[in-house]
This record gives sequence, C-alpha cells and structure tokens, in this order.
Amino acid sequence: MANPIALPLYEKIPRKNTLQRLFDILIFFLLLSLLIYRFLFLKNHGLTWLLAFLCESWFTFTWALVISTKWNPVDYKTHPDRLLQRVPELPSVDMFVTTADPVLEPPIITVNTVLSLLAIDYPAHKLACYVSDDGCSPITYYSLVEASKFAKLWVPFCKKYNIHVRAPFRYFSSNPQTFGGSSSDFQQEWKRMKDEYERLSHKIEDAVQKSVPSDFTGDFAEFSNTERKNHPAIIKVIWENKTSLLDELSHLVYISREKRPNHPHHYKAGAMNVLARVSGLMTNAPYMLNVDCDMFVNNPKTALHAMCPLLDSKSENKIAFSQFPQVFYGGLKDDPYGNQLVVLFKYMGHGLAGLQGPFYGGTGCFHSRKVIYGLSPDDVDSVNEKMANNILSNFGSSKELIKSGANALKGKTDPPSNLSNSIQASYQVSGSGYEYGTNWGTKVGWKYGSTVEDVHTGLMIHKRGWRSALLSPNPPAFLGCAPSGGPSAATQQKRWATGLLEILFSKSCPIFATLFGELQFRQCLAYLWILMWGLRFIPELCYAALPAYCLITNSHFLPKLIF
Ligand SMILES: O=c1ccn([C@@H]2O[C@H](COP(=O)(O)OP(=O)(O)O[C@H]3O[C@H](CO)[C@@H](O)[C@H](O)[C@H]3O)[C@@H](O)[C@H]2O)c(=O)[nH]1
Ligand SMILES: [Mn+2]
Repeated sequence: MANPIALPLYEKIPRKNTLQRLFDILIFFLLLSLLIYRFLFLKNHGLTWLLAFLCESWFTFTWALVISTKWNPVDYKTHPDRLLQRVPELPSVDMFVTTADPVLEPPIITVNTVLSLLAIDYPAHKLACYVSDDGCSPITYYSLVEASKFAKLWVPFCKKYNIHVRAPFRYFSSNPQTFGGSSSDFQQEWKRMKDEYERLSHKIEDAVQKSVPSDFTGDFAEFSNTERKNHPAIIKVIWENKTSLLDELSHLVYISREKRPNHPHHYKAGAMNVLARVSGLMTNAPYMLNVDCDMFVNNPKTALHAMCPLLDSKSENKIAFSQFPQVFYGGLKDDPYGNQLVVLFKYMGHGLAGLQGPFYGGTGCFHSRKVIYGLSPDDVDSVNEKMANNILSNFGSSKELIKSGANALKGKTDPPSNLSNSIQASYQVSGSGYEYGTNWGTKVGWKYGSTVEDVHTGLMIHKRGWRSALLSPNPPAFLGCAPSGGPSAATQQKRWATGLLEILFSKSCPIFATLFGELQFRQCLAYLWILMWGLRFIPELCYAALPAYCLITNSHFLPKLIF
C-alpha cells in the first residue's frame, strides 16, 4: 500500500472536452465569418445592418470570453479519508450564518441551517457557530436558544447513526429507513427525535405568531426598545463548549451588530466583517466558513472536503478559499428563470477551476483568516512583527483584536480560556462607528462598495495572486433556496446586475487588477464576462427587436437567399 503521507489530499483532474472545444470553436468561426460578411457589405445597407453588425460583434466578443473560460475545465477530487492520516491536528473552523429579516427568512430556516452546521463530521471542540442577525429579532434569538437545547439530542443522534442529511426539516421529510437503519433502537430514537423537532417547530411558530417574548425581561431585556435599524449591539453566547470535549456541542454565539440611522452598515459585507472581528476575539480559528441562513449542510463531510486543498502542503501557500457550488432544492423544473445558476457553476465554474479558481459565491465557502486579513501569498512563510504590524495598523482601536490578528497572521492559535472574557471587546468591535478610519471594507475583510460583495471580495483576493478551489462532492455540500420566480427573482437579478456593474466601473475593475496586480489574464476575461452580465440586455433586446422592426419598415437584416 502506498505511504499515506505521500498521497495527495486532492487532485485536479482535467475534464475531457475535445468535442466541446470543437463545437465552441466552430460557433466562433461562424460568428466571425458573419461579422466579416456584414463588414464587407456595410456600405450597401442601412441602419438595421449596422445595428445587427454591432450586436453580433458583442455576441462574438462574449463568446470569446466564454470559450477562454471553459477551455481547460477541471474537477477537484478530494480525499478526506487521507486528511486525518496526514494532518493529525485539524484546524479550528469558525462558521458564520447571516440572517437579516425574520419575515423573509423565517427563523425555522436559520435554525435548520445552524443545526446542520453543528452536526457536521468534524471535532466539535474545533467548531464555533456565529449567527449574525441584521434583523435584531428576539424571535431569531429565542429560536436559536431553543435550537441549542434540541441540538444536544440531535447532534449525537446524527453522529451515532451516521445520518446523511442533518437539517432536521429535510431529514424528517424523507422515509426513516432511507437514512439511518431499521433496528428497533434506531426506530425508537428516530420517533423521539421527530417528536422533539416538532415540539421545537411549534415553539418557534408560536413565538412568530405571538411575538414571544412580549415582556422583554431577563434574557430578552436587551431587545426592548430596539428598532431594526437603530439599536446597540447585542451579543449572546448561547452555548459554550467549556470542556473542550470532542462530543460536546460546539460554541453557539448570537450577534446583532450595532446599527444607527446615520452610519452606513454595508449590508452583508458589514455583517461579515463584524463576524470576522468577534470570532477573532472569541475563537480566532484559522479558517472561516460562511453560509446564508437558507443554505443548510447537505453532506456531513463538507468541512473535511474543504480542508483538503487548504491544508495540502503543495497548495497551502496558494489556495485562499474552497468554494462549493450553490445547489438548490425545490426549484422549478429546467430552471426557466436561470436563478439556479447551473451554467455559472457547472460549466463556467469548472473552467475557472482550471485557471486561477472559482469566483467567491458568498455562501458555502471556507476562507483562510490570514487572507481575509490581507496577507499575500508571498508573505505567508515570512510573517514577521513588522509585516504583521503593518497589516494591522488600520485594524481599529481594539488592542485585543490587534493581538488576536497578529496571532492569526503568524499562524498561532490562542483561543481565550472562555468566551465571556472577550464579550466586552466584542461589543466594542461590533459598534457602528468602529470601522471609521480603518481598513475594514477596503484592504481588510469583506469589501464595501458593491451589493455583490462576494464577487468583489473574491476578485480582490485573486488580485493579490491567490488561487481558489471549486469542490463538488457527491452529495452536494450545501443545498439552498432560490426564488421560485416572479418579482423576487427579478429583484435579486437586478441587485446582482447593479452590483456587478459597480465593480466593473470602479477601481476594482479586473483590467486594473491584471495590469497592476496578480490577476491572471484569462481570469480577468472570466471576471469581465460576469461583470458585464448587466449590460447584455442591450444588444439582446435590440437584436430581438430587429425582425419586428424590419417587418414594419420593409427592410431586412439577414442576407437574402437567392436560389
Ligand atoms: O443587510 C444584510 C443583507 C443580507 N444579509 C444576508 O446575506 C445573505 C444573502 O442575502 P440575500 O438577500 O439572500 O441575497 P441573495 O441574492 O439570495 O444571495 C446571493 O448573492 C449575495 C450577493 O452577491 C451573496 O452575498 C449571497 O451569498 C448569495 O447567496 C442572507 O443570508 C442575508 O440574511 C445580511 O446579513 N445583511
Ligand atoms: Mn438568498
């Protein structure tokens, strides 16, 4: 048998795509010949011919970007089984869940995501789950407190019977025999778990109906007199794993950062930066997973898969993040609105994986804390005091955060002995004015300035020369909700289109990142393809309107066939 130490933790396997390339090139040549033909006869025709020429030039250009991106697709094959043999001490992971609105994102959904995270196959004392609530909702907090009680039964049950789907709402919607077994012990425990989960759901439902707790006493006192966009920070350690035991529940922390009407809060990016800072003070894990509240873990080995490229010695200094594709459940058949992102991840994503790496997709992604703090790949092995001080010079006024930041950059783990020791500092770094005059949102952390903070942040990471990995394990690592269509899909796509254009027309533009940074040329083309997404409607609408226009004006834009 081969020495496990010598075996790689992951492999990049090129996909065979000769036929696909042939078709892609053929289409490209057909487009080019059409353009040449149009150009040669431009003088003999009117406006319609010119418009068609311009639209087709655009289509040819975008097709060239697509071909370049898809040319060398690769699949990542990860070997989580080898991980423990090669890396005896798994690193800690801080897991972030963001939620913003208890009505649009019902707490039961967030609770399921949190439960699925707490139950993953990873040493429990190495995990901490932080929930950021931009809705400042006592109901969300109450739901999490109740969920942590249920988790004490749910997590051991999942691990004992090796349950595959660890989000209870999803698990209990399937037949018990499918996952888990048929022994009478199992059947009994399954029944008990189901009853307990139903009790939890009812409690949460009641809380939503009656806005429990209405008196805001005791644990809920901090929520009294709060408005969603005007309230002080609220941080609560819901559960602390005090014994550092493997089979105890992981830490669970609730954070609602301070919001004030005159202070910009920078939406999700702002929330992520608060999460990075508070977790830096509390657990300071070298890796951070972030998920949207509606994206539960669907494969319990997810964290082990993600660690393979991040910890493999050949890539340790190069791969900044492991991204899992967004996969959705319950979506419309054949994805008529295109919001299940199949093309983006299945085709373009794997093509990107063969270049510098996939875009950061905002959820289902494991980041390295050092990279988020601003470290460059060349400096990883040589972080000295001066460099750390330089990076941390605009980290804000919290001395505790600067100390923990220096440790993170130097690769030291230094979690404080208990979480409550860092509560006071955590309140300080969650304040709405903490970031003034600092590098947060510019050089450090999640980037501000675009509503698509994920692509923006990923682009800035690639610009520094980092790579990223796209992992598509089977079953998919995470499953999420996509809007089913109608106005919500339109609003989402409008937000994406605007946010992508904000990046294109800013100093973060990928062309500058290639000219003045380390963004590879073909990676730059791929970024251009996605960032220009919001402009595509112009030539597409125009081209679609041409036939009707020609019919009305009795002109033509297609060559006449002469037999
Ligand atoms: O002020 C805000 C706004 C949003 N969120 C959270 O951010 C996540 C994504 O927001 P959502 O409204 O669901 O946007 P989507 O368009 O569905 O999200 C996709 O697009 C976003 C922007 O590119 C990415 O951040 C997401 O990860 C990606 O799933 C959710 O968990 C929200 O709760 C906040 O925490 N604070
Ligand atoms: Mn969403």
